[in-house]
Amino acid sequence: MFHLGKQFLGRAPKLHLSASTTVSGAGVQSATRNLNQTNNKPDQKLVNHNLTHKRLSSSSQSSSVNQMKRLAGKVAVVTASTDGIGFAIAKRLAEDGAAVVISSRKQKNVDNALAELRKLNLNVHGLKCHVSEPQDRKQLFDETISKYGKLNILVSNAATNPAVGGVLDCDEKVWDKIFDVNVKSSYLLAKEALPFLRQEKGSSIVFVSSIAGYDAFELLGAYSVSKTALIGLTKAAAKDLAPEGIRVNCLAPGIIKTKFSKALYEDESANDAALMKIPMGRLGTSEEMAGVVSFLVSEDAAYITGEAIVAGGGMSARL
Ligand SMILES: NC(=O)c1ccc[n+]([C@@H]2O[C@H](COP(=O)([O-])OP(=O)(O)OC[C@H]3O[C@@H](n4cnc5c(N)ncnc54)[C@H](O)[C@@H]3O)[C@@H](O)[C@H]2O)c1
Repeated sequence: MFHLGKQFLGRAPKLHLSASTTVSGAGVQSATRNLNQTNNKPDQKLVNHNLTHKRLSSSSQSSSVNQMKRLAGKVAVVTASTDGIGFAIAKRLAEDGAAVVISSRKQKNVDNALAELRKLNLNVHGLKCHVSEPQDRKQLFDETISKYGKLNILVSNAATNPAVGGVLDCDEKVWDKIFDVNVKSSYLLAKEALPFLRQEKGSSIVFVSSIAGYDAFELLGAYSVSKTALIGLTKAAAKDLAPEGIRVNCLAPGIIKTKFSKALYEDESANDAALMKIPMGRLGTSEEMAGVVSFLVSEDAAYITGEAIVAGGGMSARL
């Protein structure tokens, strides 16, 4: 799991943090698939599932969900999406009408998340994907295309933080691991998704960065720098792809209540110290992050590309 470094906790004296961590990202090599080939034909029934579901069950869903469906007919891949922010993003995109492919390193977690999402009658598919594994990334996109016939949205949510410490204290192997998962996998995912995204109008990519990408957290030095790199990747790719109508944006969460940050809210003094840093006086929720991503990949954000949206309860106002 992903663990926050204790710099998140200000001066909280009693906090002990685990140093291992991981999050994901994915990509794929099978670039130029011909969607007109018989075996790759979109399963229109599946892609239209949410539209049909909307008509059949409008009375049983919340009014906000019924009003939205702004992603109906879209197909999305979200990495590291069986827990935390990634799971909330997958759920929200599916609630908003998309067919969503979820993934994680462990099949059991994928199965559990799929069961939870399907109970909500959401249109989801899932598979194991370690984002640093080329074969896993290939399988992720291959299955997406064979199941749904296309890809409109990529959300690269994967990241890892295997050690806490200052940036120049970072061991070379740890540095390589952080950059391999957080940055290189995101770059490869985008690169490998591109041939599919190019075939659809209004496609988009969202990288999940962090507010630490703007102002490095002392004890998450290398992790913070990797998140800065994602902001750079967002801007560079957005400029390259804008003429093709493909948008690239980035979410930069503040401190969000997930397993990653549980050291904060489980310890009262640490929690208090963290809250001191947040003008809104509370941690963010995964659902709030998901709402930003749903907006960014929707037509409502049609003129937004190359942006990093900070969702941090006002933390960036203090940078
Ligand atoms: N929680 C926060 O406060 C916070 C703040 C800023 C940014 N973020 C970013 O948000 C994203 C999600 O973090 P979270 O808080 O939900 O973490 P989390 O630890 O709750 O979730 C991590 C998920 O990633 C999966 N995963 C880990 N390594 C993987 C790999 N190599 N391949 C595939 N899947 C992998 C896990 O199975 C798990 O489902 C990350 O990019 C993180 O850097 C989180």
